[in-house]
Amino acid sequence: MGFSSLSCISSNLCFPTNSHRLKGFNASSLSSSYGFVLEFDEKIQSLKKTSICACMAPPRDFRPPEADGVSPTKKFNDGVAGENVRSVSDHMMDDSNVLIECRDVHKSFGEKDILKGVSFKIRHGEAVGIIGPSGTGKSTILKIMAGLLAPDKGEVYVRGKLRHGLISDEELSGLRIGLVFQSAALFDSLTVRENVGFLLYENSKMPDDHIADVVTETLAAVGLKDVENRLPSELSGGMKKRVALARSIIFDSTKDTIEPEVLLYDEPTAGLDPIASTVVEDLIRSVHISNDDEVGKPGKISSYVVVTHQHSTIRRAVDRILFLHEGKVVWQGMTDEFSTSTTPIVRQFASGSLDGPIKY
Ligand SMILES: Nc1ncnc2c1ncn2[C@@H]1O[C@H](COP(=O)(O)OP(=O)(O)OP(=O)(O)O)[C@@H](O)[C@H]1O
Repeated sequence: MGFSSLSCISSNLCFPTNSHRLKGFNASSLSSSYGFVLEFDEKIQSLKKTSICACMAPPRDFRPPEADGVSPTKKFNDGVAGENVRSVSDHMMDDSNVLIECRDVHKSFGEKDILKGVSFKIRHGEAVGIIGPSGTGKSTILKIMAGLLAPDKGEVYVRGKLRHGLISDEELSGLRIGLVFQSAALFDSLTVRENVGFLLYENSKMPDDHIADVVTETLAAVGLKDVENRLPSELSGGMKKRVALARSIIFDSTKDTIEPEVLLYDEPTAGLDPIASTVVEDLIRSVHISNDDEVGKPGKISSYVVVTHQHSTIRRAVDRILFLHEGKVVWQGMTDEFSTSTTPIVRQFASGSLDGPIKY
């Protein structure tokens, strides 16, 4: 299984690993829990590309949904998607702000039809949660959005441009997309500094001491200090998730253009105690453009999507929710509407009841 041409880690997805500055790096340094990262690598290693990063300034007239004084709740109805979904009317939202759109996406694995026509838009400035029962395809749709999996049918548009298949050179689309894996996916044999700065060590011309400074600054942004020389095995689960978050938000500060970035988090608080979950939820918020990070600097992430089962994460870290069930978006609405919705499937999921449309 090759790691020579491309590797996938928790951030910025794919990048060449031919020019290792990090001598300690090798694929086997990934712990066994990162199997699916390796699986992806195998699937996409034939791709040749130098970087998925591309630059395009955010729309000049961009304002987050809340910024115009109109409650986001008023903009999105309590629509039920899929067969019963009322999609958000285009005239209610400016489509020039759409960063990622999934349109009628289908995906099967063997005989199993997992996604059966999923459609939604992620706009600049949004904080969106994807929820739904286990095995309903939440991680699958994240991977499709990230360009690590191709839909069997339907389309993914990135800043209005149709993505063909997987990530590839011709679709540099004006958007960086980072995927933060549930496992944190740190390289066991590399220090925290090397893990966080991995992309820059491997993919930029920045001198090592400059990278070290940027790493320290980025770690501070997620509330970590004096951990640069530690190995992942010397960190708690919550710290590992913070390191993974730092790795996903680091960027080449020598570039002129700030690249809009969408982060896709796959169950970022799974396995954490309630307080550690709150810390991670607040960090996810803090790196978003509408907030300030841990050291008071403006967040850089344009939009993010969180797949989660945790109610605290739904309440604390996202503004809008897409509810996926049996391969379709069956409900979407704002977070406050989720807790008050009378839609049976939402009530069942919110209460954890065994009675309702979801059968186990
Ligand atoms: N590469 C793959 N090959 C075969 N089946 C797959 C693959 N990836 C996902 N699946 C299957 O697709 C279904 C959906 O998986 P997915 O991980 O997207 O669900 P999920 O909603 O994120 O689940 P959970 O909440 O339990 O994490 C599952 O039945 C899973 O086993």
